[in-house]
Amino acid sequence: MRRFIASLRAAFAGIGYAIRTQRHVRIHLTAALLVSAAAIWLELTTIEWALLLVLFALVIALEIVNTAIELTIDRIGLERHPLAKAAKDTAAGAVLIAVIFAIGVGLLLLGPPMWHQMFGK
Ligand SMILES: Nc1ncnc2c1ncn2[C@@H]1O[C@H](COP(=O)(O)OP(=O)(O)OP(=O)(O)O)[C@@H](O)[C@H]1O
Repeated sequence: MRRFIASLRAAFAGIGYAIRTQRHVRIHLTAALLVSAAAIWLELTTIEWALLLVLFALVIALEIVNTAIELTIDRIGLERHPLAKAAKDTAAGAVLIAVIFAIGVGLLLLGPPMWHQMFGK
């Protein structure tokens, strides 16, 4: 049990580190809060909320893994290397894919009810 609590504390420390040091993590968190406010306003269904929550988790978790990869590369060495570049770029690409699909799903879920609220059609 003590080991579990220590692991949990370390994981929360990692989340805190990523939030403090990574602007992109803070941007994703802000976006998740804004989308949640819109979802409350538009009275999304339980299943729609579940989809949004899965996408918030996916994007933020991937951004934190991207941070871990950047830190690992920099720990190995700060000199320029094509493999270091490829590792950082592919990790960033993974985040980008999640963000693009999250925006797509967000538009599908929030777009029609927002249109209805604003234009009544
Ligand atoms: N050691 C390196 N060798 C070669 N290219 C690198 C190296 N480190 C970074 N790069 C290139 O510079 C880009 C920026 O790297 P950096 O470590 O600053 O991350 P970042 O894109 O600023 O990430 P974030 O803004 O999320 O912190 C990388 O995507 C990569 O293309």
